[in-house]
Amino acid sequence: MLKDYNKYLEYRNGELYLDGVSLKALAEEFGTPLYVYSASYIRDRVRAYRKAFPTALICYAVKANFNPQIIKLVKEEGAGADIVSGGELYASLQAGVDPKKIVYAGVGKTPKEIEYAISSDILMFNVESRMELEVLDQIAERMGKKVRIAIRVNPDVDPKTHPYISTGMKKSKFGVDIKQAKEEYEYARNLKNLEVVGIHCHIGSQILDVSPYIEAVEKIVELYHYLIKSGFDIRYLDIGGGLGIKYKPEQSNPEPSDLAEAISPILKDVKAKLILEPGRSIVGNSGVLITRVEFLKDKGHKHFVIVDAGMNDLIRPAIYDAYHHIVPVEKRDGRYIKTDVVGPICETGDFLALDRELPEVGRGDYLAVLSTGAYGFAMSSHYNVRPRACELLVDEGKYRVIRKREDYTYILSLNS
Ligand SMILES: Cc1ncc(COP(=O)(O)O)c(C=O)c1O
Ligand SMILES: N[C@@H](CCCC[NH3+])C(=O)O
Repeated sequence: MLKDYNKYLEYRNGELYLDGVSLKALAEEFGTPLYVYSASYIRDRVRAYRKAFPTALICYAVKANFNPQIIKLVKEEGAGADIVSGGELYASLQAGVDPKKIVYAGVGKTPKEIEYAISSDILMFNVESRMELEVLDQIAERMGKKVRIAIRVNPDVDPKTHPYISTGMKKSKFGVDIKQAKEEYEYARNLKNLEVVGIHCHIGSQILDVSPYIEAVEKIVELYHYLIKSGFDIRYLDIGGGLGIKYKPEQSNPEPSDLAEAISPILKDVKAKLILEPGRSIVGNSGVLITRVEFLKDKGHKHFVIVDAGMNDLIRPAIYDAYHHIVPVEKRDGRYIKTDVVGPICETGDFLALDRELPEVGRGDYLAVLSTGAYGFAMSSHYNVRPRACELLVDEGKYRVIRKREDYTYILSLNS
């Protein structure tokens, strides 16, 4: 069953290994909380995308996990980057991503970020509003540059995911309404410092069923044909990311080939280059968060396992009520208990699991929180002045630190 999350995750003689490395040994050497990612898994996922979409550009969504060593790994498999901030552009360039493979979305790009991306000569801006078109045009003029753009179109499709991570519905802040798209394209065509080269859309995240993609791509392709007929040179069709992953035991990891199969017939007359922006489906199940059991508490009606990882390390359960599967690092054959797994933070929302059936564990045991390679460390914080976790990359029996554990001095270093 663990193999369905990640084929490199397995028990060997009762001890959990990831990509050939003992997680107990890593926890003892580097301490906890500890994020560990499998390089083999990440490579496999990029390859699966490239195989399913052989002529497409895969722009890894850096927001899922911005560690430059992870971006570098993905880049070495031929991927570019999808960014949403100047910081993500910096991380991508640090990792050696070719700027000609970088696309930049986001509703609130600042002038400084826009200038940075223009001077880096990225592939294209995915523009999200009329005002952004105007500002981009003005900045490009001042810099004496012509800027390639796509307009992010909001197709009003329900991705059937958590409302906080649905981005392609009418009421969401993202993109321009599909009904206004033709008008916005005409407007952009008249701005002399912009070159309209693409269409962008991204309907949401953790999408397990491919049918919303079919609906969105049909709408986008209709717009594409209209724009081509109207004389636009649309060279890129960027359909965003969002493919989901297995979090719960009863779910499965959808494959990029499932997506390809579903949308290829709709794309058959499209000459533009396809761009995809997967994040979670590349790194999500590469990673585990290792945490140590500090205390057990039995309140009679309720049992608690108190661990050293909190909502500052993994915020997904608190903000999306997200399920993350948890297994002991050393296999237990004893009885199961029903328990909450909670962190040390001063918030009732500080939990990793509620009412979970877990093998009975004791103080000092290690637990592995699965499916934490995406939006785990990337969303972590210093809340309660807690140093952020160490990150390790494991690769066929070898391991290395890709981010050191923080300490108190580091956290307070910018305070005066
Ligand atoms: C514009 C854009 N592209 C790509 C992604 C990546 O999404 P995911 O990690 O779900 O593949 C996101 C996040 O939802 C996004 O906002
Ligand atoms: N942070 C979200 C995904 C957001 C995707 C970005 N648009 C999650 O953990 O599921």
